[in-house]
Amino acid sequence: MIDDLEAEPPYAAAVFGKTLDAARAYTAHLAEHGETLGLIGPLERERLWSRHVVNCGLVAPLLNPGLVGDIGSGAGLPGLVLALARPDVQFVLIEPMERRVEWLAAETERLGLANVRIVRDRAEDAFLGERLDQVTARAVSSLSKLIPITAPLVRSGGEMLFMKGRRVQDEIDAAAKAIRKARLSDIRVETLGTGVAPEETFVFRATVD
Ligand SMILES: C[S@@+](CC[C@H](N)C(=O)[O-])C[C@H]1O[C@@H](n2cnc3c(N)ncnc32)[C@H](O)[C@@H]1O
Repeated sequence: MIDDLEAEPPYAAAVFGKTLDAARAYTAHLAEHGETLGLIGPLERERLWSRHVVNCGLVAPLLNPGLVGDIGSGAGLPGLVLALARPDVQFVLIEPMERRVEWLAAETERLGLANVRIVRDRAEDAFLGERLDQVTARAVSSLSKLIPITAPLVRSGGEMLFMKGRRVQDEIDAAAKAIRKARLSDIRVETLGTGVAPEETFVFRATVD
């Protein structure tokens, strides 16, 4: 029992459904070890459910069965959370830092996730052997940097789903050149969690040509 871990919010059950127990196991373990391993800051336990686990879980319904790559998974946000919420989807977590890769591998095993593969590399250097159907990322870099390094990993007709803050439209405007160069279409912002969670989650969504 971790004293400063945020209590599980009632809406977590609606977001995770049958996979709530797995989300609980992941959250408890991250609360226990995340700070020591340098995965989360000391204040994050107080908002671990609402700010991290649930808002990543809100992205799960946007995924299609197929191969999803999560860039810069870090503690497993959103990659591991999505993998536990969507056992019908295959995931490859792409993360360059050794310590984080070790955590991701150990957690994948501990949670018994058969749908996760981990690649230790930077997105721009990663060799996956197949193209992604969808790519996700959260708190990795601005859209103008993220789009060019991830577009080559995604198949034609595949999708980018990048979790962003409230100022997502400013980022989209600043990334106009990268968006043109990567030939993205159907660009939109999904607002998730309205009426469910107290804080909305924003996702930049685009199709790769
Ligand atoms: C601020 S952390 C965010 C981690 C996690 N996505 C989250 O939301 O908590 C950024 C992560 O991106 C990884 N990263 C940075 N540049 C990257 C790149 N070019 N390709 C893949 N991962 C990268 C870092 O190693 C780090 O784990």
